[in-house]
Amino acid sequence: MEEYIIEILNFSKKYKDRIVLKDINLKIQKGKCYGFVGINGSGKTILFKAICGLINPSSGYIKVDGKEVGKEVDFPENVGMLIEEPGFLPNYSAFENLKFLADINKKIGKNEIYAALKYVNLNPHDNKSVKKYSLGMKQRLGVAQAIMEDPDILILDEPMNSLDKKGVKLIKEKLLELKEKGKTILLTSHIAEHMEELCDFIYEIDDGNIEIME
Ligand SMILES: Nc1ncnc2c1ncn2[C@@H]1O[C@H](COP(=O)(O)OP(=O)(O)OP(=O)(O)O)[C@@H](O)[C@H]1O
Repeated sequence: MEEYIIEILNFSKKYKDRIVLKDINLKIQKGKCYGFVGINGSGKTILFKAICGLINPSSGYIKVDGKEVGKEVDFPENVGMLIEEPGFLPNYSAFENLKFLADINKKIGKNEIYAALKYVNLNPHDNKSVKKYSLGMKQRLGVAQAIMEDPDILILDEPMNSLDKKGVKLIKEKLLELKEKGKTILLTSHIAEHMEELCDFIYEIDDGNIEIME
């Protein structure tokens, strides 16, 4: 029997009189990579935020690991996310930023943070403040923050944004490695080639509806 780690059931999201997502139904299998494409403003980020418990549905519901988000659990456990530009503290180093976030859940310590920074090719001992980081370095730091607690589900909105060729290659390799390890990955990208290389399934969001792309 297939195991669904995320279930989206009759999910709709409205803002005033604008329906962003209409009656979406989608079941996500464990250990697969799902890509979401759609024009700017089609609702990809809204869908990701709803899965992470950052916004409530107007109707319908989302279950992560069998638990309804917003009812049985506020923020699903075991989810690492990179949604929009992460708000790092500009005057602190990469390590200090991740330590600050890690102290919220208290799941990991110094060594796991060092390992996450190394994983995305950032120097864990770099004392430079994050405000001096390039866009690409900040993006890598965002990916490090998403993976540092070794979550089973990764929700990554444009993880390859602002990365140079080498950075894109690195993140792609890491995502494939994480998939090999059984992680479930949901991601968006405006670059079709990235999606084809990484994803088992690609869905298009258009006019509030979601459809699998052949
Ligand atoms: N808080 C909000 N209030 C009202 N409308 C919102 C709010 N948040 C998002 N929207 C609207 O919902 C729609 C979907 O936005 P969303 O950010 O999910 O798009 P997206 O597909 O991620 O776009 P992009 O490719 O540009 O990242 C947009 O029309 C946006 O204006």
